[in-house]
Amino acid sequence: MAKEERKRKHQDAAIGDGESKKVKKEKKEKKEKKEKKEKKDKKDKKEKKDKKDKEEKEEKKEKKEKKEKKEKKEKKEKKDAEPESHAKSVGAKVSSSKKSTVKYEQSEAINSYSQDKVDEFLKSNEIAIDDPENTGLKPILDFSHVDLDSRISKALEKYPTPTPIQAASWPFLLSGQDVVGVAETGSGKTLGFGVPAVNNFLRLGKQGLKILCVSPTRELAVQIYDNLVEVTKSTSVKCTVLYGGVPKYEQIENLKGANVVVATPGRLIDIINDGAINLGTVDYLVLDEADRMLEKGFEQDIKTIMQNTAGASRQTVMFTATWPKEVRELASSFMKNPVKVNIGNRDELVANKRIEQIVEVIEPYHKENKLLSLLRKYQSKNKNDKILIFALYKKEARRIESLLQRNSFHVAAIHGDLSQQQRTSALDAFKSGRSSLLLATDVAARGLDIPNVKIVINLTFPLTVEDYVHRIGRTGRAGQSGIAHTLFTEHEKHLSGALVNVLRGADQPVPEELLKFGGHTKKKTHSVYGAFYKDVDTTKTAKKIKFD
Ligand SMILES: Nc1ncnc2c1ncn2[C@@H]1O[C@H](COP(=O)(O)OP(=O)(O)OP(=O)(O)O)[C@@H](O)[C@H]1O
Repeated sequence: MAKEERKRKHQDAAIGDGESKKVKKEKKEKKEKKEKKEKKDKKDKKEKKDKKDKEEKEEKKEKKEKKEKKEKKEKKEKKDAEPESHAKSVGAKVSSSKKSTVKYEQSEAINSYSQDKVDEFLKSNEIAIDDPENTGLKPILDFSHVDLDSRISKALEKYPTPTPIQAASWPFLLSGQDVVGVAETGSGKTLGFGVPAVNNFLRLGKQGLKILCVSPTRELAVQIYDNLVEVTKSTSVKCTVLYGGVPKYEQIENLKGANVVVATPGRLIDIINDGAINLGTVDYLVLDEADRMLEKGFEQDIKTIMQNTAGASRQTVMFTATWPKEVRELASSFMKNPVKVNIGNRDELVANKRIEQIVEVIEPYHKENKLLSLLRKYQSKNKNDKILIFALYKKEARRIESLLQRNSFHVAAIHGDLSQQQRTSALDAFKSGRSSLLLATDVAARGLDIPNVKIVINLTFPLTVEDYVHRIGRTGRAGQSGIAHTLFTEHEKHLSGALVNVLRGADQPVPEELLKFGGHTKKKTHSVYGAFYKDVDTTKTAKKIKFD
């Protein structure tokens, strides 16, 4: 039994030993497994972390790159939209980088003509081009030298060749650059700024209200509108006109779907204040008679209008026949690196040389009799010759109107005291020839293109010599000749020097009596310059306009 017991114990022990070895082994294995697992987990974790870090890094990098790309793109877009990034010369092919959409390619015909030919053309037409970006764009010598929309070309068929201001300014305007264009009265400036505006509108598939032309007087606004309607008549471009003195309602209705707006500043601002027009889409803004628009009477209005337009992406265009130094600084504050196209040395005040200028110095009290005798003289040559008489003040115009009527002259009159309807019908009567005499204040001095005005009589000298140049410019238009007969009195002697310069500049005789005033050259803009014909909409109520 004891032996049995021992054997069993031994066996038990043996089993026990065996078991503990197995357990130990198992434990060891377990431990190893655990350690292995931990190691693997750790490794996995590390790999995961590395991967995550890498991903995060890549994501960050990607984000950064994206951001940089976006910023770069935005910067480029902004730059492209800024008017100062003008066209750069690319050899024969010149295109503008100003707006990504604006491209002007100089035609093969232009590329092929030599610099000598260009110089000769510039010289013979007295064209000076100041091109601050050195784009090297050459003028066009023929309408076929620009790739105009065929519907616009059709509207130009009646003209043989571009006028010098059109020839020299179109390449710059078509390439999207800001332009100051200064050229004599009656030299086609309206189509000068109008054709490129409409052509780019069509070519670039623009939509909405894009073109705004601002003019100082109602009659001129209507005339510009008529010109643009003529140019766009075969297209779907819609033009409309806003001016004071007539009800607003219909004008506001006409704004629906308009692509081109021509406006006088007062009515335009009135309609802006009504919230009936949004100029934010306008990217081509013209100031016609730009020096007048920048004078004191309009300055604030123009600032408001500018602030309402598309800003940096706006192409700003200023055209005029006179460009006094006094307005140039203000002009440049609205423009970016403008190209200056100057026809006929217009850095100085120059009158149209085809106008014969006669200046008579007389006593103020002789003026009315002198006028009557001048009218008889000129009408005896040809009763139907159109004669435009300028007075300075509305009161004077009224007095002269009755003087002429008393003396059996059939005269139409246009001045600020008349209703718009009266003004319009007087102008129509003169244009159509129903009345061969028109008596006007300076409301008719600028821009009006009345066919066949043969004689301009200045009964009273205007407030500035610039206005004199514009007044006499109602004759001698589009290559024709004309006569300007001016009565000059001691009341205007402070302007004698400037007038002498204008006469000399146009190779006209200078009367001895004019020189006796001492050749003053004081050329100060009158503080109320233009106040006599600022179109004020009397129907509108005053509204406070806030500026930044
Ligand atoms: N290429 C052209 N060839 C001949 N005549 C033209 C040409 N372009 C325009 N005209 C005509 O010339 C006349 C004068 O043009 P417009 O009224 O535009 O002159 P302007 O230079 O604006 O004058 P202002 O300084 O007095 O405003 C218009 O009757 C117009 O039809």
